[in-house]
Amino acid sequence: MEKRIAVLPGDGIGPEVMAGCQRVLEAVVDRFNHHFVFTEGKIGGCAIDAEGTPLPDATIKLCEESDAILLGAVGGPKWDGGPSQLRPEKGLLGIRKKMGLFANLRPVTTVKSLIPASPLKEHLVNHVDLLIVRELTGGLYFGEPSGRDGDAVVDTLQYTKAEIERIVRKAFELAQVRRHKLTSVDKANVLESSKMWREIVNQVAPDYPDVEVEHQLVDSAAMQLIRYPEQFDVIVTENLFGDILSDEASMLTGSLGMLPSASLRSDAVGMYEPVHGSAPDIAGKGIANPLAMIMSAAMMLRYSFNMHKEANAMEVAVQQTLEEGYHTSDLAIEKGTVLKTSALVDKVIEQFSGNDTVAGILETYA
Ligand SMILES: NC(=O)C1=CN([C@@H]2O[C@H](COP(=O)(O)OP(=O)(O)OC[C@H]3O[C@@H](n4cnc5c(N)ncnc54)[C@H](O)[C@@H]3O)[C@@H](O)[C@H]2O)C=CC1
Ligand SMILES: CC(C)CC(=O)C(=O)O
Ligand SMILES: [Mg+2]
Repeated sequence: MEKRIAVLPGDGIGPEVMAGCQRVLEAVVDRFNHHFVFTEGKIGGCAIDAEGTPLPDATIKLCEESDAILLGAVGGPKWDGGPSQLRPEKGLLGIRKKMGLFANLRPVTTVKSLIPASPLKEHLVNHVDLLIVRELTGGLYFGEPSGRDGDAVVDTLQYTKAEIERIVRKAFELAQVRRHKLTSVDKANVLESSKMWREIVNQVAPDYPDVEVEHQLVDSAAMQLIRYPEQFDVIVTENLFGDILSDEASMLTGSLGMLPSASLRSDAVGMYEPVHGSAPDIAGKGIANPLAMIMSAAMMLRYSFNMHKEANAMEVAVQQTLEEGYHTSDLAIEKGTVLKTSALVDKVIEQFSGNDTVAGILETYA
């Protein structure tokens, strides 16, 4: 099956993790006779340098003409302090908005061999498998007015009922195919936007009678994520809260380099991006963890292309690699082996021929 994939590596470690991800994807599609056409575009700081804008028209066109988008990360100190329209992050926010990608799915799943790598290991009584559903195209990051007037500064938090309802319904639907529990996170004791958010959750809940609903205030939810993360199945929340809570939740797995994401709308087109940023502190050293990017590509196979066996094979390959003790230096595995980015990617690709479980998935469905 032919698929057109827009590849936006971005800045910092973005190109490093993207290169590894593409190698794994090529290994997968070889086995299944798919035909993926990768076309590269610029976004973020590299686009500012080359084109004078963080989101060139050519990149928008490429994304609009593609079946799915892979994005690495944007930003870095080189572009800090510039005018707000010339910040790399504007390119990322811009493409999310332009493509209408309102639902950002951020799964947080612990791998057994990595639990000792988590700073929170003492609290991880059981395996954690939760999904943060973050609203991605509204809220504080997009509200107008936003800017400075002398010593005064303003940012605006704005949502419409329709924007809240569509993300809440998406989260209910996801809870229906998981463990049937939805935690809505807000700040309804203070914010008008959160009061409306909570009302809408309660209004639509009767349409999903098989889903148990609870509300948590965001400050307490941040604490509960560390105290007792196993209580969560699906968490739904607005843009800023979801951004912060997902970085926090990544530490349950041991590293920010472990969290993938899918940014979706109502059709099959999606953008797939790791939760982490451009990590300027390690960029260029060849040590970035590529697994969040690789698992984001697995989400692309699942959500945009309906290729569930292929996605399973990728995820199993990642898990087996970690179970065998191979990892990058952001993680720790007892008696494990620290590898650089490209060597870890090699180990993941080896799983496609060498590992019984992955080979089994491939044989069964090839
Ligand atoms: N989606 C995106 O493109 C995002 C971009 N950013 C941008 O990235 C730049 C750096 O932001 P930070 O706050 O430092 O966040 P960051 O996520 O880039 O890095 C935070 C920490 O996690 C580590 N880390 C992140 N990803 C890793 C990986 N794959 N492997 C190993 N270690 C990893 C970094 O080395 C750093 O110590 C900023 O310009 C920021 O605006 C930040 C978050 C998301
Ligand atoms: C530009 C930022 C909103 C990127 C980020 O931190 C994220 O989406 O997680
Ligand atoms: Mg973030």
